Amino acid sequence: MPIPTPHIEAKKEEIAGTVIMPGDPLRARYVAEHFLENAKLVNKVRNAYGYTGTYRGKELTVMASGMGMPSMGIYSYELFKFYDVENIIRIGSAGAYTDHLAVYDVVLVDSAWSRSSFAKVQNGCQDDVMYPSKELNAKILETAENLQIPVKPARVHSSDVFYAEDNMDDFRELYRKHQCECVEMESFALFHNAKLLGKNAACLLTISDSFVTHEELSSLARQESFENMMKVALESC
Ligand SMILES: O=P(O)(O)O[C@H]1O[C@H](CO)[C@@H](O)[C@H]1O
Ligand SMILES: O=c1cc[nH]c(=O)[nH]1
Repeated sequence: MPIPTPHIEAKKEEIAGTVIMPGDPLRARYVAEHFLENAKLVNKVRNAYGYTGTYRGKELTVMASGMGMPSMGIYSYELFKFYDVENIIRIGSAGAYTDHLAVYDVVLVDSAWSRSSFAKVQNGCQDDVMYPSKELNAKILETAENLQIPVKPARVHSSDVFYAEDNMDDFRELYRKHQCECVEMESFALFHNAKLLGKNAACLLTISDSFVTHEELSSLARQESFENMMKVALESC
């Protein structure tokens, strides 16, 4: 596939070897504007903003994945396969399935369970659990400890559906049967693509709402107020 790809217009040398990847394009812009030096907009196709700059002297890209596994599947595949990206760290929001997790808690995904057909359709893989890079997770945990930012390792439910009917899966069942402590919509596809292509992926999440307590953050807070997670991701690089 020649560069640019159908979804990324950046030149190859404009994408760094490590990409920080929120779902939300405006969260990508926030990270670039608040944390990167000399950030340059390198992708705006479909408004999936991507910026490359430096953080403490190291070149980094922050780019949006969009929402859901089809979208994450496209961006992570193109970045790994055609842009030679080695590491992707997703920084997302998640809904808590247990009262062990409260709004603003930061979770490090240690496994992603899903009913998604993504891996089956992509290469016939029947697994329903995907794993992040052990090395990246160890680095992230060490960094969080140094920064004294609490990070909770947990299994996540990667869901294809944000709005499910009440008679469908109950979140307590998903916790009890599959040990999923929170829900988001991309990690399973990201980890699958990383495994497929021999690359590294990890995922940090900030709890934005709770199925247990019904607390929830505004869209602006989901865009901008996840600074602990952002710092851990950036410092880990
Ligand atoms: O905040 P982001 O990274 O988009 O992650 C979560 O938020 C979106 C749903 O609101 C889904 O993409 C889900 O995974
Ligand atoms: O996918 C998501 C993300 C945040 N909160 C949810 O309930 N689901």
